[in-house]
Amino acid sequence: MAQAVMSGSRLCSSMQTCAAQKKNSVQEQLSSSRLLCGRIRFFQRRKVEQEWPQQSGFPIHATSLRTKRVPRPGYEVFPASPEGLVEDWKDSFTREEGLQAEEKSAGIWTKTSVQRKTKIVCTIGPSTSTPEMIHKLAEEGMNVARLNMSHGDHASHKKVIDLVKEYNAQSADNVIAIMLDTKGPEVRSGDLPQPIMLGKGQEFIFTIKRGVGSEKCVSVNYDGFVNDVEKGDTLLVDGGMMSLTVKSKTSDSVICEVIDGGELKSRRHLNVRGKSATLPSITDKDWEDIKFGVENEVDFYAVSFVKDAKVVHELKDYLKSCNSDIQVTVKIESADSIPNLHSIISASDGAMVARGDLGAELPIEEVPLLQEDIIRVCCSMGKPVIVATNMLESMINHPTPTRAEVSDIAIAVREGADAVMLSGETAHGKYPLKAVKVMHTVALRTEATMLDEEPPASFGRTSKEHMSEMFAFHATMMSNTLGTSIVVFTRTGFMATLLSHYRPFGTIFAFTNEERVKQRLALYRGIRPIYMPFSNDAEETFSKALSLLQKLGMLKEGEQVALVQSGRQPIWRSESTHHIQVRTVQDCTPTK
Ligand SMILES: Nc1ncnc2c1ncn2[C@@H]1O[C@H](COP(=O)(O)OP(=O)(O)OP(=O)(O)O)[C@@H](O)[C@H]1O
Ligand SMILES: CC(=O)C(=O)O
Repeated sequence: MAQAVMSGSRLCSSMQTCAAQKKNSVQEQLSSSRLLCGRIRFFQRRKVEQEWPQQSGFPIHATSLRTKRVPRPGYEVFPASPEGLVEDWKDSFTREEGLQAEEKSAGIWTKTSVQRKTKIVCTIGPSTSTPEMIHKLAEEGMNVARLNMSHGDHASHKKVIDLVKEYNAQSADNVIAIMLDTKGPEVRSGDLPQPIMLGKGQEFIFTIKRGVGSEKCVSVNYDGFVNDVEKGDTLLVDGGMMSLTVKSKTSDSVICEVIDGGELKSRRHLNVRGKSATLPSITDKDWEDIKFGVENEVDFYAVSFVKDAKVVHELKDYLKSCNSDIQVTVKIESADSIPNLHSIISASDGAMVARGDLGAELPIEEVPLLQEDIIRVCCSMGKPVIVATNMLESMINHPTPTRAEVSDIAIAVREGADAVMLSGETAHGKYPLKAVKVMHTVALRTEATMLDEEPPASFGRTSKEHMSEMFAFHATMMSNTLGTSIVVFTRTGFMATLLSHYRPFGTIFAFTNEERVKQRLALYRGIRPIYMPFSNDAEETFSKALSLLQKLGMLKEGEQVALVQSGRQPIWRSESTHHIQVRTVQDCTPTK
């Protein structure tokens, strides 16, 4: 193998200049007003020229006008809604098939290793909680399985966890992480014998009395409801599907007038516009569910209605006391969370833009602006971020998405989200596999136009304490310049997540000898996690890794790769040496 090795000290000086420039630009960005910042960013995005060849099979070519180094990609994008996908899924489409490149072009998009970077989170529910569907979702592109603890019970969720673990155990080159989403202090209306129609102008009462469910009045599951609302407040049912104005209240009831009517069913979500319920973010039920998560070794919690960093610290202290490594993702969906955004995200291991409740507690027009903000804050802190809710809502009932939904996915990808999420689409929709396929295709297509994007904020801290960041930065620069993938060896996942943060153009193949780390890395943008035991001999391990990638069709002979060996826990290095190498893959047959 041909190789070039750079040592730590040679990289420092260029890094300092770059870091200073970056720091200034980050500070400017963060101090700009949100609206202005969002608009400027939007209009700065470069034009993309598209060519639509006059032939069947939908090959689409994209060329950025500003891209010089990277020639136009020539991969095939499959149509979003092929009939018979469900029947044909085994042979009509695989992730790798969707990435076949034209041999004649050069550059990163011609590599077999080019993979979708943005990850897909799927909520598992009645439509998908069978072994067959978990397998099919995984093969279509699901990276994280989400369990919504607002529904189902521990027995049904345990069944799903076991199915995902079963899939992981039998899959050689794919892994699905498990995310447990807490119910949180949701306010819901009570049971009704049958759905009732609410008409505009009609009076309707919500009461904290238990067991009420009539044409005129229904119970609410939260005793503080009457105290929390005021005359003039707007109540939203099901995230805004219906709305009512509070006219007056008594000691136990809230009397409303219907503004936008509709059908009220049992146990519907209630939000008060602009207000968060004065309830703890983690309820007694949530603590039970969190214990269930520890016992079953899920990978992530998505904590609902987080309002401040205190609750994140409380949960992390609890997890430490259980010796658990589960990551804490905060759901940004509460009006009260917005003033504390930085401290909440800083305390967490990642965030979710939970647009359903966010758009109910705050004016709906704030949601896209907050989405952009939250993604930017997460990226600047190196935390993974998920964009959730309504992404392909129409596909709950229809086999094709609306054009607006396709744009919504593309925007989240362009804004830099690590993952996009499906809720009802996969939990109880009619077309869960098609929905995943659409997400996969749209994300892949969008990523193909992003090869000249500016690197993300907070680049290049140069102090000795941040040696790993410096190496991640330079490895990214090298791999971007040469158009290579990155191969990183990591025990804790730290170096791989750092690399993901710098958003290299090529795939990050993260080799780890820890199954838990492999699962967790499934959420991060651009990372393809692979389990492999490490031997004491670095050369032997490198060889094995490259050989495996070749075997999986992810690397080709003659292709260059950037190899990274750094991070918090040395593997084959002494404290003072870090390595970034560029190797040309010549002969990757394993040495042993
Ligand atoms: N484990 C489950 N068991 C049964 N149904 C589920 C499960 N998970 C999700 N669902 C169904 O899928 C729908 C969409 O899932 P999602 O995770 O978006 O729920 P949600 O945000 O709580 O929405 P809702 O307010 O409708 O409950 C749910 O409303 C529910 O009907
Ligand atoms: C995902 C979720 O909880 C929301 O969008 O509100």
